[in-house]
Amino acid sequence: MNTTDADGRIRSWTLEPSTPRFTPPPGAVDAHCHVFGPQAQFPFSPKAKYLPQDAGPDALFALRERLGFARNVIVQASCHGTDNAATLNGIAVSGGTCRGVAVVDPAISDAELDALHAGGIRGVRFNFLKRLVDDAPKDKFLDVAHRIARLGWHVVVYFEADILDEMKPFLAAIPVPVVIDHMGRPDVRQGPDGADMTGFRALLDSRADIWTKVTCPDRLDPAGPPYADFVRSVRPIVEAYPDRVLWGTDWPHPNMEKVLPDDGGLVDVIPQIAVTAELQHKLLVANPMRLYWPEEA
Ligand SMILES: O=C(O)/C=C(\CC(=O)C(=O)O)C(=O)O
Repeated sequence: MNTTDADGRIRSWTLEPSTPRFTPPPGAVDAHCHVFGPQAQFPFSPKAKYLPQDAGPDALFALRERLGFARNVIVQASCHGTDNAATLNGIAVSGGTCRGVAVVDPAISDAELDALHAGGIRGVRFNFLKRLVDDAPKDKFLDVAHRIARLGWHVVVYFEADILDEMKPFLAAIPVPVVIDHMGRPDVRQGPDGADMTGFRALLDSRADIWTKVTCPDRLDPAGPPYADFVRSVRPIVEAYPDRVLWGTDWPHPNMEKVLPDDGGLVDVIPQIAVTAELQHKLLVANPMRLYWPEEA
């Protein structure tokens, strides 16, 4: 399978996702996905750590249709740096069915933040993965977190389990709701009572407004489908914190080109981690609506 084109641009998503067996409830939100380009219109950042093929809004909406979702939250991916134009374009062409999370230069002005809000942005992302970003200045991020409070936004934080302890004072100081991407990337092979999951639960217990995305079995479970370790580790999180969990495809799965995830298969994990219709509705509809479309929730 060749996932690199003649220009060295990588495709990390399958062109043939299966149709899931699970039918999401009406109004379901894919609360973590990205758009890449199109590059001719929205060039990648000179600091990008990966160079993907185009994965624009049309492809995103076609996938959404196939998977049975109604809305998306587009999260600015590191390959676009702090220029949110591609994300804003995805939102703009969605007819109100997308909102977004931006990555901003800490020197951004209040007027620029207002423009992002008008464009459908409802949060900022702080990325701490060294393979994705050159630096993550906590003091400047905290300043941004204070400045977005007036807009009613939240902060999305992406880090891996090995730095959870050192992240705690920073996370505690954030004055707005906090969403942790992919549960802080635990080793799910340890199971629900292992050090990574119990450490993460302690973080969730530390304040009532820390949410998390119960996402990415493909990244977190090296055994692959049916992602049994992911399911047994994550189901207790959904059951213990049913009002603070979000779900997303993570399409177009940046950096996952070695084993392309099947998006339909990812959707079929949902009823295994959220086993009742009530939990599924909270995870896929009520929770993301509260965070991203509060005026409708
Ligand atoms: O899609 C994700 O959540 C994870 C990513 C990519 C990413 O976050 C980014 O490019 O900003 C990863 O682990 O490579």
